[in-house]
Formats: sequence, C-alpha cells, structure tokens
Amino acid sequence: MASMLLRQRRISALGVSRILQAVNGDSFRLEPESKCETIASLGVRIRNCSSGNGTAKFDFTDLTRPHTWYPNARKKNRKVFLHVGPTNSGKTYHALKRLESSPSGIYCGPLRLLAWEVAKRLNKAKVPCDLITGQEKEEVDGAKHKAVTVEMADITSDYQCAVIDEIQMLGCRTRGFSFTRALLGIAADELHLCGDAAAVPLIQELLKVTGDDVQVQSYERLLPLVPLELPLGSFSNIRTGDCIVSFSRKEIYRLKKKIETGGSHLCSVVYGSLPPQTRTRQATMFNDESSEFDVLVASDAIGMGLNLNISRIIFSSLQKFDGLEMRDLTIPEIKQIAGRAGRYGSKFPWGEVTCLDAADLPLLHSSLKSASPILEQAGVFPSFDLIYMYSRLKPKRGLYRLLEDFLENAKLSENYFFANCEEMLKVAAVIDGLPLSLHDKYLFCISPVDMNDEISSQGLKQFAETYAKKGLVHLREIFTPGTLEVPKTPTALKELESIHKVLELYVWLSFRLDESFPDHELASSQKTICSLLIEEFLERLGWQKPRSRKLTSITSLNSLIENKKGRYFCDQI
Ligand SMILES: Nc1ncnc2c1ncn2[C@@H]1O[C@H](COP(=O)(O)OP(=O)(O)OP(=O)(O)O)[C@@H](O)[C@H]1O
Ligand SMILES: [Mg+2]
Repeated sequence: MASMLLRQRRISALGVSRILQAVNGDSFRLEPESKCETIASLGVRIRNCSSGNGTAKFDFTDLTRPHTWYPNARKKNRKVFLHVGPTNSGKTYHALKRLESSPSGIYCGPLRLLAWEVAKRLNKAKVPCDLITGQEKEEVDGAKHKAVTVEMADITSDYQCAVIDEIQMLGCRTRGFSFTRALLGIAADELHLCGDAAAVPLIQELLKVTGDDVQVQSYERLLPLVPLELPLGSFSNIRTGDCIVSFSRKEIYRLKKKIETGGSHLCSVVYGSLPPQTRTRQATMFNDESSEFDVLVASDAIGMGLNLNISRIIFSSLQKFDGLEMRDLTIPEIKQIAGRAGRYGSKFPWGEVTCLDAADLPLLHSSLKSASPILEQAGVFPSFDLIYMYSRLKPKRGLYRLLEDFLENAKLSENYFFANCEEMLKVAAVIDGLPLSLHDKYLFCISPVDMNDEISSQGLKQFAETYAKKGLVHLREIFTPGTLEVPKTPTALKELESIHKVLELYVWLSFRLDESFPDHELASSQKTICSLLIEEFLERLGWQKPRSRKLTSITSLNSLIENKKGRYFCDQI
C-alpha cells in the first residue's frame, strides 16, 4: 500500500447483508436536519398528540405525516411545476431558465456533475451561484443561488425558486428519502420538479396534503433516438462520439484497452468510484471536440441528465450486478442511459442506440417502446432528532440497536417506504463500542464511507477511534503525505481510488467537526493530487501509446506535494 498506514486490517463481521455495490454513484448520505426545524415541527405534533404530561405519550415512531416536519415550507403556498417527459426533451432547461431569472434560488440534483454544470452555467450568465456538495463548498461573492447535490438541500432558508432534478429518484431504495425531504421541505415560492412522467401520480398524491398548487407540463424529445437493428459487430466499427456502457470497472478498462489498441481512438472513462473531479474532467475532455479523446467508456454513472456529446450508445450488456445478483436493467434504466445519445445542441442530429451482443437487441427495443412503471412510494427516513428522542425512551442502547428497533416499530403511510439503511447499520456496528455521543455516532454513520471498500472502512474506523480517544484527528496519523505516486497497475489504481475515498471522508468530517479534524487543507490538496495521479494513469500509463500531450511529471508533482516548509498546497496544479 503506497501511503496508507492502516494499522488494523481486519474488518469486523457484520450482521447485515451485502448491499448494492454499484459501479456508479457518489457516496450519498443524508444530512442531519436542522434541530430547530424538526423539533419545532415535532412540538406541533407533541401538543396535538400528547394528553397531559409532555412528550411521554408522543409516538416518535409515527412517521405517517412527513410533510409536517417542515414548517418553513408549510408556511408557503408553493406553486409546483412538474416538468415531465422523455430524456433530452428540455425539462431541466426550462426549469433552469426560471431559476436563472429568479432573485434567489436553489438547484438540487442527484449528481455532483449536474450541480457543477448548473453552477457553471449560472455563474457564466452572471448569476452568482454557490456550489455545495457533501465534500465541497465553493462560495461566490453575493450569491443568492445555490447548486447542490440533493442531500445538501437547504430546508431552512426561503427561496423564490427551487429546482429538483430527476425527481423520479424519490423512489430509489437508498437515496429516495433525500428527494422526498427536498420535495416536502424546500421553502420556495416556485418549485420546479423535472423527471419521468412515472412520478406524476405519486407526487400529486404526496402534495395533496401540503396545500401546494401543482401543475404538470409535458415535453417531447427534441431529437430522435433511433434503436439500431444490428449490434456493433466488430470493434473496428467504433467511431467518434460512441459511448460504450458497461457495469463493471474491470470491463470498462478491458473495453478501453481493446478500442485504443485498434489505434484510431482514445477513450475517456467515467465510472462511480473515480474521484468526482476526475469524472468531470474525463467528461469535459470527451465533450471537447479539439481533444483526442473521442470515445467514452462509462458505467451508468452517465445515466442521469448529463449533456455529453454522444452520437451512439452501445450497451456492452443489459445486465448488471446489483449487489446481490445479476439482473436485467429496468426499463427506466435502459431509457435513461440510451437517452444520452443525440443531445439537443450537440453536433449530432439524432441519437442511436445498440448493443454489443445481438441477443440483447429485443430487450433494448421493447424497453425503449415501453412506458416506465408508475412509481408507487417515496423513500423516507427518520431525522437525527427523532432518533435522539426515541433514544431517550431506550437508554443504554447503541445506535445499531436503536436504529433497528426504530425501523421495526415505525409506522408509515402507504405512500412511503423506509430507505435502505444497511450501510448505516454497518458503520454503527463498527463504532458502537466507542465512547462517542449519539450525535457523533450518527454523523459517522451518515458519512460518505464505502464500507465495501476495505481501505475506506478501515479509514473510518481509525478516524472514529482516534476521535473518541483524543478528540483530535490529524491526517498524518493514518496517511503519509508526499508518498502518492502515479499507479502502475490496475491494482494500484484501485488502491489510489480507495485512498481518495479516505481523504474525501476526512474532508467531509472536517466540514462538520472542524476543530477535531483540522487538516482540511492538507486533505483537500492530497485529494486533488490523488485525482490528478489517477488521470495521469488514465491518459499516459494506462493501456495506450504515449501521446504528444504535455504531461505533469511525477517529480514536479512530488515537489508540489512536499513543499519546502512542510506546507502543502496544490493551487498551482
Ligand atoms: N429551448 C431550448 N433552446 C436551446 N437549448 C435547449 C432548449 N431546450 C433544451 N435545450 C438543450 O438541450 C439539451 C437537453 O435539454 P435538457 O437537459 O433540459 O433535457 P432533459 O429533458 O432535462 O433531459 P434528461 O431527462 O436527460 O435530464 C441541453 O443541452 C439543453 O441546454
Ligand atoms: Mg434533465
């Protein structure tokens, strides 16, 4: 291991099943609600529900009315616009036009890349806009607009206009509750929801009780999407603008190598466990017509809302491993991914879609013709305050038991389901024995750790142990700066991706516990270096011939990392 001095390598056996370990997606967790918000709303319910002595009779497990958790939003009569239609039909475009022309606003998207795209677009249009994700805060002077990943949606401020993109994700087993929270909780005069028509009946039902005024605006696809009758055939048929979609990281690299060996194309790659900045730069490079990287090999991390200059999507398979088993892609998944081809405004007049394997074509064709199944339930999850109050009824229970108990006893209305919290339970099982407050444990549980990644989970364990013991965690305790280098093998690349996750975790913790995790800048700069080294590998030391492109030498990177007086910076890179 290049630079992590992880002292304990054994992972505790956890009593929870494996969960989805997709190639795609950032690590997303909920943010603790603002205390005053939730307690204020609970106060209303406590007065309504208790007969006599205070909170004793209040049923904290009654989650049947989640809209009452957000009094700020309930004070408004929101005008809700549902922009629905197929991919590439201008839904987000129209919502963003409203956002741009409003005096204040917030955009909430499912991906960092989308939030980044929106912040860039608004700032370019001279509408100052902050970018806020779980790990980064880029504040712009005078900004009254924010572009955020949905978990960071701010439910405490008032906005003139809010946009929630890919709203159909409120049905997602793991992240749906964050979309529900934004849907019910954002206090905006105008709320624009963009997504699949399959979410319309559910949203109308959920908003019946909020008093909001809901209007539906339907859109048609702007450019045709043509399902091809033939599979790709030989790899010599790959052409500029193609994007091959695969659901395994190993397969992504195999395909990249195969295409590049042909000698006519270079491939950008985008998949979930690449650092977000790397994904952004790889996507930008592919979009840039003057770059040599004219083919994209990607996972379904590209499947949502992104504007990429793709002319043809080629599915390497229509099956993916969902953490438990191999399964066929769903209709919405196939439509979302296929919809990346032929974006309006790109240089291609229409989009095409096909497969590597002819046997997959019937499923591809039938899925593209079918409507997505109607969504029936939205995700929901208890806030920290509810769990805290519940903990007072069950003293001496660790977070793991509390969460388990809570979820077993909680009551929901038929429109909602509980988010899958197995990742949280895995963390709780690891840290429950430590002398930490419930809030601190909760914070570690919602942090962006990947418990299926050994290095990442060991990083979390060591951070939590040191924090419990000393209250102060220096990055150097588990990480030796200056030892990062360009990976030379796929295994070393994977390790660097894991190290990046640990650094990301440190940065995340330093945003929330800044005095105890003081090395924010060091961790951020090392994180940036990590992603640059990964890119260096992808562009130079991967499976392709060296090109004329100007490269950053390892020596110069190292000299940047280890600056004279032990100060670390990377602004110059
Ligand atoms: N009226 C328009 N004028 C100029 N450009 C437009 C217009 N409508 C859409 N576009 C552009 O077309 C592309 C696709 O639009 P948009 O991203 O809004 O589609 P979408 O329906 O949100 O797709 P998805 O479901 O994939 O998110 C974007 O690049 C957008 O800027
Ligand atoms: Mg969109």
